[in-house]
Amino acid sequence: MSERKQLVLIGNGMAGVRAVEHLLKLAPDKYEITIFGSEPHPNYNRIMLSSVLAGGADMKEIVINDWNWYQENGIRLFTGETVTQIDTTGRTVRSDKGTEVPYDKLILATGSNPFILPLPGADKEGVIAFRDMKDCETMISASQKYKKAAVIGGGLLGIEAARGLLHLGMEVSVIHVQNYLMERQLDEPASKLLQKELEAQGMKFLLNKHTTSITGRKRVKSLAFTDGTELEADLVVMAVGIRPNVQLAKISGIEVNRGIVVNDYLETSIPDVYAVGECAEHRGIAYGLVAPLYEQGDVLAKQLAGIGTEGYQGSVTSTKLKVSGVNVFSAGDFHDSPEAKSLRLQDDVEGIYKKIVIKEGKLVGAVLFGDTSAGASLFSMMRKGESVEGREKEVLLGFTPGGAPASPDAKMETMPEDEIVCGCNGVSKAVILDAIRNKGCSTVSSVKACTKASGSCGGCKPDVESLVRLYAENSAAEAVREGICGCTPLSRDEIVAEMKRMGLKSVREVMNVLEWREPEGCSKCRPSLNYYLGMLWPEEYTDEKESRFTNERYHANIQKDGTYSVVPRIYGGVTSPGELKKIAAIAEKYDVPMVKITGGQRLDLLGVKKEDLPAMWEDLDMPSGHAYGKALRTVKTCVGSTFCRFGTQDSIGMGIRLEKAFERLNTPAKVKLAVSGCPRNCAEATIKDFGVVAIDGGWELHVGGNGGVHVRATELLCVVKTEDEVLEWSSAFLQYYREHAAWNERTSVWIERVGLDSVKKALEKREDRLALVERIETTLKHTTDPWREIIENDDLRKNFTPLAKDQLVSQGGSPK
Ligand SMILES: Cc1cc2nc3c(=O)[nH]c(=O)nc-3n(C[C@H](O)[C@H](O)[C@H](O)COP(=O)(O)OP(=O)(O)OC[C@H]3O[C@@H](n4cnc5c(N)ncnc54)[C@H](O)[C@@H]3O)c2cc1C
Ligand SMILES: NC(=O)c1ccc[n+]([C@@H]2O[C@H](COP(=O)([O-])OP(=O)(O)OC[C@H]3O[C@@H](n4cnc5c(N)ncnc54)[C@H](O)[C@@H]3O)[C@@H](O)[C@H]2O)c1
Ligand code: SF4
Ligand code: FES
Repeated sequence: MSERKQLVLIGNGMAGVRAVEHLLKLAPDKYEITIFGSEPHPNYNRIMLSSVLAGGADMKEIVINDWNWYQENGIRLFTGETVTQIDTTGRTVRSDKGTEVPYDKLILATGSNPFILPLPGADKEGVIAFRDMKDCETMISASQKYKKAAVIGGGLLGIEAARGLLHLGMEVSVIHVQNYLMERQLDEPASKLLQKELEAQGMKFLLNKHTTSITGRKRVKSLAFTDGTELEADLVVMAVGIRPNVQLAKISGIEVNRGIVVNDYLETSIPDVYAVGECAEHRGIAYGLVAPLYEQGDVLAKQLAGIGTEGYQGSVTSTKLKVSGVNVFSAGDFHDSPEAKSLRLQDDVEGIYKKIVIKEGKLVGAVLFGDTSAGASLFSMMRKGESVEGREKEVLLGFTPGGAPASPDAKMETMPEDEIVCGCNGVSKAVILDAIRNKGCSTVSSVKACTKASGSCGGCKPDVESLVRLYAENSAAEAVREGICGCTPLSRDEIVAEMKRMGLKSVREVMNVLEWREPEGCSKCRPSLNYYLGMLWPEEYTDEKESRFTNERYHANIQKDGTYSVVPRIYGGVTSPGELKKIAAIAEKYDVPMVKITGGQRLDLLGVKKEDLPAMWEDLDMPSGHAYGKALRTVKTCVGSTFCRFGTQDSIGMGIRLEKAFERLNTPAKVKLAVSGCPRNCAEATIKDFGVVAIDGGWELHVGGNGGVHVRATELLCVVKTEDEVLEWSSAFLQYYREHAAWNERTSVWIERVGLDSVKKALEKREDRLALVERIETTLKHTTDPWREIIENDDLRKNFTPLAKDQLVSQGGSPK
């Protein structure tokens, strides 16, 4: 036998096994290790149970260390065995199945028990907690038989359970004792936004409700509340908090309070007995999130390996709700207090709420809703205790030193290397860069295998993805070859085909059902999916604003200096003295620094302040020119037969007709049209996406041109005789392009890819053209003018108020 000491771990969960993994790296030969686990599984990622329920992962995928791992590391594993006795004098442990094992060192990592409200009827069939694989399986099988689910508790766990049950097709009500959800992590405004978003996903909420009993014969039938009301339910999930699992420690004479009391070295009151994870109480705190538990595990591993350590000092924690399509981040102490200064920002257009709390010049708490991209850097500032004095607003707005909000890649590029990217696993940017640069990692999964980053809650995956994109040499090529982006191996055509076949109708549903690798998607796939869904389901789909870029959210082009440009629609480029006078007066009224005639024959009012936009649109009383969108931009016309002596057809009339037909049309990429009155082609129609050139007795229709970076002349699609035919062909062409091009693919690139012949073939039969025309008309029927929508909606209008004192609210001090 070896000289190795006997190490026994009670609890085969996340914290205990993490400590063992780390110990094996530090001192692989020091111990013979035995692990007991009550559950019949190898160590798995409990966090991901929420994703299993919501269809984002299956049980096999969430195993952290499979059976082989134990074997390869010489670990004796007893699963399905609960340790019921510890003899701290004789130094042995004994399981419920009679297995007895001696120890030199013992770790208790028994986790927590879900709290079950002691209600009459709580023992009925169909009343469960949400803690382990078994609970998850029970919910999945209940959803196949039953319809109505009630979740008691509107905290992180309750909401994630409710989301999963919705995904499983159940009607879900969340019963919460407080008057707003997640009160431990959010303030009321953020919570209300969250509630609105979850209600839009189909969740129902009963707030301020106290359950008194659970009724039913054998199986639960309903819940009764103190106010006398009842709710029918075939399944009840209790998610009202957890309690450290201390029973075994207590009966073994180990000191317990709320948890098993440990010092900075994770030592309990009994020599050579340690506790780690949710069961442990350190400096009065029993944590319920993995990041601090992993920190504890790393300290314990050092301690057991005999490596000097400063000990565990306690943790500042942060949380993210893992519900697809909802971004919520919370960290530190976010409550208002007389000593603290809070700054808030609320933007209903983008669905964003941010709050930061500053005490003595330092960031002490943050709540983010909608845009959580700044979460990691705020959390890092908090952990470092960095002073934010004088730059509070920048911190709140997530602005870069240059003044612009950071894009996800820019944010990762400028992030200091010592900053933590993966909070769950404590992995810094430097460690990830090392994996990419020196260990051959070029995908998110290889970085995960190498560093563990993104392997727990998955919240940092977009950031890891950015780092891979920025620093791995072959990552971009891989993404293009594999799919529309790194989040899926599926191509554009496969995704659209699945959306049609399975009737998928929301971005979130697509990501769940098509098993997106990144639960939140990325800046490439989200807008693409948003476009494809709008194209496929024009009557039912509601455009997802958060999946669009800033210009399309504000319906104006943001300029270099942060101001906007306003281009009203001027059909065919034809205006009038009255209209010009009105525009001139408005330009003066709003101090517009420049009015410019664009290449597309429109008037561009440049340098408009964001807060002036709605009022200016109202004064203009003209539709949006969509100069900012992936949409029909302009139809440029020459004077044609109306005034020009060479003109053979009325190019202005034709142009105006086309512009009126297609205004507001969403397209994969911007679309520009032009109509020339004769082959002299003064409107430059042969470098447009769809160019119309008059000839004697008819019109030539040209497609696939581009006058931008890669100049491409159009190819001739066909020649027609009448204006009605021009409209029929242009409608059919544009709809065919909408249905077949990839998002962000200009007609010029698309035609190069698919070939003009295939387009001609698709449009040659009149019946096919008319079917396309019908579909484009349905789409156009459901479009509205975005400027008008904002003018008429006070809530949307509010979002254009300046980011100054009225949006940055402060308590106990004034914002700088
Ligand atoms: C659905 C869900 C989602 C979550 N999401 C997140 C998240 O997004 N982020 C986050 O940070 N945290 C999250 N958590 C919390 C996180 O999973 C826990 O903090 C973490 O798993 C605790 O690890 P632990 O090892 O202390 O306990 P556990 O993982 O519970 O492990 C304890 C193990 O010990 C076993 N055991 C207990 N007593 C005995 C005994 N006497 N003998 C043998 N075995 C025993 C138990 O059966 C269990 O398997 C989530 C939790 C759940 C349930
Ligand atoms: N994304 C994540 O980080 C995540 C996800 C799931 C779970 N977890 C962790 O798992 C643990 C358990 O989560 P949790 O949400 O159960 O705990 P919790 O204590 O955070 O929340 C419980 C909620 O239930 C409410 N509640 C209490 N009694 C109630 C009653 N009688 N009726 C209705 N509501 C009642 C409370 O007001 C509270 O909001 C926590 O440690 C949590 O941090 C984390
Ligand atoms: S394209 Fe022909 S009709 Fe039009 S302005 Fe030029 S010359 Fe005149
Ligand atoms: S932050 Fe949770 S896995 Fe990285």
